Amino acid sequence: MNISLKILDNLRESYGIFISDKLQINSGNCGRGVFSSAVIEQSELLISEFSVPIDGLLTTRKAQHVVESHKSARQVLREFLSHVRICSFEFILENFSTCLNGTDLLVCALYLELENEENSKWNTFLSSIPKQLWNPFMLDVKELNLLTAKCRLPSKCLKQKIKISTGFLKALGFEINEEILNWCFSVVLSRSFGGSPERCQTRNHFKIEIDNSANFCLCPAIDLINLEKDYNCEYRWNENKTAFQVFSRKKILQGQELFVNYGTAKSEYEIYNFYGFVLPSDDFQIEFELQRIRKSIYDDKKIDFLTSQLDMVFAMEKLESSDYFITSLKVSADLRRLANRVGKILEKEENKIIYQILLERFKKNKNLNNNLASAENRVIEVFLGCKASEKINSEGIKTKSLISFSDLSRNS
Ligand SMILES: C[S@@+](CC[C@H](N)C(=O)[O-])C[C@H]1O[C@@H](n2cnc3c(N)ncnc32)[C@H](O)[C@@H]1O
Repeated sequence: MNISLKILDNLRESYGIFISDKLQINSGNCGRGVFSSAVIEQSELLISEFSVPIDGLLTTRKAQHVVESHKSARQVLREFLSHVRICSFEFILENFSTCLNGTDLLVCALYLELENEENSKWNTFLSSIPKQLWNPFMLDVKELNLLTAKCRLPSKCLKQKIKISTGFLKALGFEINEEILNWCFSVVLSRSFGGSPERCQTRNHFKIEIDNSANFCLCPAIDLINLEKDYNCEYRWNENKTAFQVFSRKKILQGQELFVNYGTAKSEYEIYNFYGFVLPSDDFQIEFELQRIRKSIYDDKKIDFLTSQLDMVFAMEKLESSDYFITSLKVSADLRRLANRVGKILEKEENKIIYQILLERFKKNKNLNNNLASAENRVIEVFLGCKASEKINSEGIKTKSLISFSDLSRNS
């Protein structure tokens, strides 16, 4: 049996989840996702839990049981509950070993369940999750500082937040494997339903939430569906059946991927902070590209260089269209100066990214030029100091973005 079928089958079997036979797991543009293997009509019910509905959900309540079943956990928890209801972030950091909210409980429960390996009820679920997960909270401080405030601050908060689970598990006597704990935190951030761990900046978040609701939970199978703006499915919490269900919003053709919306109110920044990716759109692409750059290069010089590049890009945003020409010249001159200083350390791929970032900026400024091709030519001109048309004519459209620093320094 192929792996994808096995994952769904195991989930069905372990948690009594009903999953339509029309679904299968494949690799698509967003990594692994759920695809249709036959036509799905509008409003078809695709995933629902009929038999033991709530059994398949790892809720905060169940996470609490997992945590509390550990010897000494009760005492550690009780200690905190006896004297704190709401507390400041600083307090939590000082007393983190005893303060757990829904997110922390889930993180700790996952960590403990991983220790149990095959004996864990959640083993099938945990095995269905990719081994490698990435979220911005994993960036180190230097890297985080490369991000703009909107990205940086939530990530920094989340980075602090994980210290709470770390402290608690340490208090239980565990030696923490940071990689595994980061994985657990990533799972909760990117795969939990209904909660709002992202609001960790607010004080209210630290109200103890050891509740019995099922609306903040991890949900096997449904969490395999990727996000797209133009989503074709939606999930609903069925109060009567106390079950999560997935319905198609429109007809889905055979072979098409299923998409949901992870929360209509989520901003691009929240998506980035929680799920570790951005939808290819607008300004946010810049942050994303910066991450890609960061992943491929890593030394101070390069980061300084890129940071100053991005600063220039951001500065451009504030300029009026009349400044366009001057700005582009300035950027061009600065780029060349920087290129000379830094030398040829950057690879072509990174130049391409910088070029694309700038190009997006140029394109976005509609007042400047409604003709995108011409805006693009302008970027090439500014970058290469040569006639864009020559470049395009002789090398074709694809080579336009392959700018090398040898080009830049030659023209400086
Ligand atoms: C709830 S899981 C979805 C299933 C996941 N792709 C998997 O293999 O298990 C959320 C994660 O899927 C990925 N993802 C979902 N939608 C995406 C998209 N539109 N583009 C890129 N990655 C996406 C991100 O890594 C995100 O953190």
